[in-house]
Parts: sequence; structure tokens; C-alpha cells
Amino acid sequence: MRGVDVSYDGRPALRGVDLVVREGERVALVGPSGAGKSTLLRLCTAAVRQDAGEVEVLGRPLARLGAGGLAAVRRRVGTVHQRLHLVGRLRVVHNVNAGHLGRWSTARALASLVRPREVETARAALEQTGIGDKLFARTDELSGGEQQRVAVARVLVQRPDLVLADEPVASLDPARADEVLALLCETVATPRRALLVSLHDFDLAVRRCDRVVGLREGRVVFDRPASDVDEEMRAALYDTAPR
Ligand SMILES: Nc1ncnc2c1ncn2[C@@H]1O[C@H](COP(=O)(O)OP(=O)(O)OP(=O)(O)O)[C@@H](O)[C@H]1O
Repeated sequence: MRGVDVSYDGRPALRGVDLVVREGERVALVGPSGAGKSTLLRLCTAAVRQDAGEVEVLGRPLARLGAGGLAAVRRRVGTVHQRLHLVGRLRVVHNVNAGHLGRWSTARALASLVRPREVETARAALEQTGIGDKLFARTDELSGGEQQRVAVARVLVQRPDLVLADEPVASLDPARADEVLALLCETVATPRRALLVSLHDFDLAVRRCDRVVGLREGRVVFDRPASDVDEEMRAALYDTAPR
């Protein structure tokens, strides 16, 4: 992103944001509520459009792409949203298999709703997130934390080049949060992939990611390797005295 401004109804949400995420990097976005983290993530799939500046994703300038070009980029991007976008009345296996939809034909996708395909792949992804036994459970009968893990399993089967995750561990207990974030980091641990993840847990961001970007009131206030992040930066971000 270069010089990106976004506003909603004239109220600025991002101001002059510059951000580069390179292949192989795991980058955390941290900052108080309303800082613009979700907006920044939504820019990367053109779910939100900038008022000024440029957004390039996987080498493609989003503003200059037509519907086909945008769809091609989106197929290579996996997302875990705050709202999980799961279909509650479907079995878990179908929600995990939604990760294949960019590659499957419509006929195959419909057939899979009747008789699920790639069941072992879905099971393996769920086992990685710790809920292998929920493969055939109804999704809306799972707890919030379990549903969050279904959304992560969906990204695991998609194997995208870029993972965008908006608070992907918000409803998990600390131990599970750490595990699931580690898993997301692992899915992109190949040279050509990357992860951009917003987190409320500052310590988790520093512990698990390569770089930490602090956002406040729509501006980048720091962008540093995790090993350089210190208490002063945390304090500046959340307006608290250093501990
Ligand atoms: N669809 C929208 N319409 C109007 N204003 C919005 C919309 N989405 C976000 N905003 C505003 O833009 C600003 C940035 O919001 P955003 O959701 O990007 O922040 P955030 O850092 O992700 O917050 P949180 O940590 O609470 O999720 C906030 O002031 C928010 O109220």
C-alpha cells in the first residue's frame, strides 16, 4: 500500500498508510479498537476501496483490475473474518470444503454438498486445529471458539498465497489462541506465501509474527521486526504508561 486514505461517509479511517508485506512474512496489525485494522485488511480484497493511494496485492494493482482479474486475485487470498461467514445449518465438513470453491467447478461443489468430497483433507485440517471429531457436526451446534477453528481449517484446505485474518483467535482461550495463530503462521511458512493478521493480543503478535505494525487513528505509528518492539511502542499505541 502506498499513501492510502480511506474514509467512511467523510470520516477518515486510514490516513496515508504505507505498508509492504513481502513473500514469506507473517505480519501482525495491532492497535486500539477503531484504529483501522479491519479496514486495512478489507482493502486487500477490494471489499473497501481507497480514496487515495495505491493497493497492490500479489503483484496486481486492485484499482485497475476488472471483475475477472479481481476474482483471480481473490482465489489466491484466504480470509478469516471476525464474522466467520460459516453456514450454520451445514455440517462442518461442508464449511471446511468451501476452501476448495475457487478451484472446484459448480457441478463438483454441488455434488459435494450431497456427498462430501475430499473428506480426509477436511478431517486432517480439522485435526490440525484440534477439532477432528467435529467433522460431521452441525456447524451452528459448535461453540464460538470451535467455529473459529472451522474457519481456520477452511483456509488450511484452500492453501492460499496470502492469508488475511481479522482477529482470528478472538474467541479462543490463551493456549488455544497461541496454537491456532502458530498454525496460521505455519500455513504460510513457505517462501511464496504471507500472512497479515490483526490481533488484539499485543504479546501474541510479538511472539508469533515476524513484524508488528502499530495502527492508531488510521495511521501507522510503528512498523518494526517483532524482536525490536518494546514497551514504549506498546504504550504509545494504547496510551498507557510503560509497565
Ligand atoms: N462500514 C463502516 N461504515 C462506517 N464507518 C466504519 C465502517 N467500518 C469501520 N468504520 C469506522 O472506521 C474506523 C476504523 O474501523 P475498523 O473496523 O477498521 O477498526 P479496527 O481497528 O478493526 O477496530 P476493532 O479492533 O474494534 O475491530 C472506526 O472509526 C469505525 O467506526
